[in-house]
Amino acid sequence: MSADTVPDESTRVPDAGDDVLVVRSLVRRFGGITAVDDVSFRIGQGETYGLLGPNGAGKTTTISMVAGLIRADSGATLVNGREMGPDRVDVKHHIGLVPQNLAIYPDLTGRENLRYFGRLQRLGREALDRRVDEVLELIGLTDRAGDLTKEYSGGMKRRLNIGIGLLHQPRLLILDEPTVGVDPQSRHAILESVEALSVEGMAVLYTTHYMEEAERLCDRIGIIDEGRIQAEGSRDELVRLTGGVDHIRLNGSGDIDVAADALRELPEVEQVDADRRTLYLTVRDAPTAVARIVTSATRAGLSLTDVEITRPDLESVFLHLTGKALRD
Ligand SMILES: Nc1ncnc2c1ncn2[C@@H]1O[C@H](COP(=O)(O)OP(=O)(O)OP(=O)(O)O)[C@@H](O)[C@H]1O
Repeated sequence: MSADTVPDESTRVPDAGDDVLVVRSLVRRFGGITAVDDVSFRIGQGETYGLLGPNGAGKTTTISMVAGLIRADSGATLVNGREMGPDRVDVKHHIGLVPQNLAIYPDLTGRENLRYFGRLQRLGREALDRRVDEVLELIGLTDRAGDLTKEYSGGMKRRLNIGIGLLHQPRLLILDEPTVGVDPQSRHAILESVEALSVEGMAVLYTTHYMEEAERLCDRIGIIDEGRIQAEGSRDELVRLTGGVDHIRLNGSGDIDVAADALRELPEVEQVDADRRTLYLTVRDAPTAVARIVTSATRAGLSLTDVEITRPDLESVFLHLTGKALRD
């Protein structure tokens, strides 16, 4: 372990707790625009935290402060209990930042790129060889490590970029929209690499405007819009903010009105609307309720042709909180 990776207890902020990252009331203005407006959150060891919001919401500005690239107008960032700032080289050592822009050399192989950046991190020769192998495994590029990176696909280059951020074994890895502009297959490979990190015990801060990625990767999600965290929680906690009701649509033939009356008797059914061949149900916990609903409708003489369940997602949460769609 090199000298600057030894935790220096004397510089720990006393009430920092055990979290790898504590962000307290960060504010950053650019001229008349408040890009980040009182943003606070915490990330524990092994936890993946997502900042989910549309373009211009303040995600990049937030992580630029967290990573010590720019100064906050007010508020504080603690990494491993120590205060981050642009001149805190010792604190920066504990984070790995994967920016949106690629920083790799096209005429070097994947392995050579990692070795080059590892030497910049002052990893000793043996430690470097070992870590480069580990990182190649983590990002799924072991088989292509000897190929020039100019021959890599866009997704492979992104994964190598993630690998560079991992070389010095940071406690916190920050990824800024790592899947923007890559094809679906590469996206899948990038998401798998990120999933592997929390297994390694790393804390991850992940920004995205794709709700599917936040749902899949993140233990907790902060929904950010116009510089403010509008709500925070696990996917399920956030979805409950919308009222937590699901919808079931039943199509079939028979006496729709009789079936509708029978379904209104079920405790899990909150509302039933009917038209000629379709019943629209508002229910609690549709996956559990659906079997009883189908049985009840069939007993009431409905011959079903189609059953569809719709559950609220983070897109509906964003709409509920801001009155806007998440996507442009
Ligand atoms: N250097 C800057 N100078 C002036 N305004 C800025 C600067 N950086 C960001 N902003 C503004 O601050 C707001 C937040 O931008 P930010 O880049 O943090 O959002 P974002 O959520 O990361 O979106 P994107 O994905 O588009 O980068 C935007 O209104 C943006 O125009």
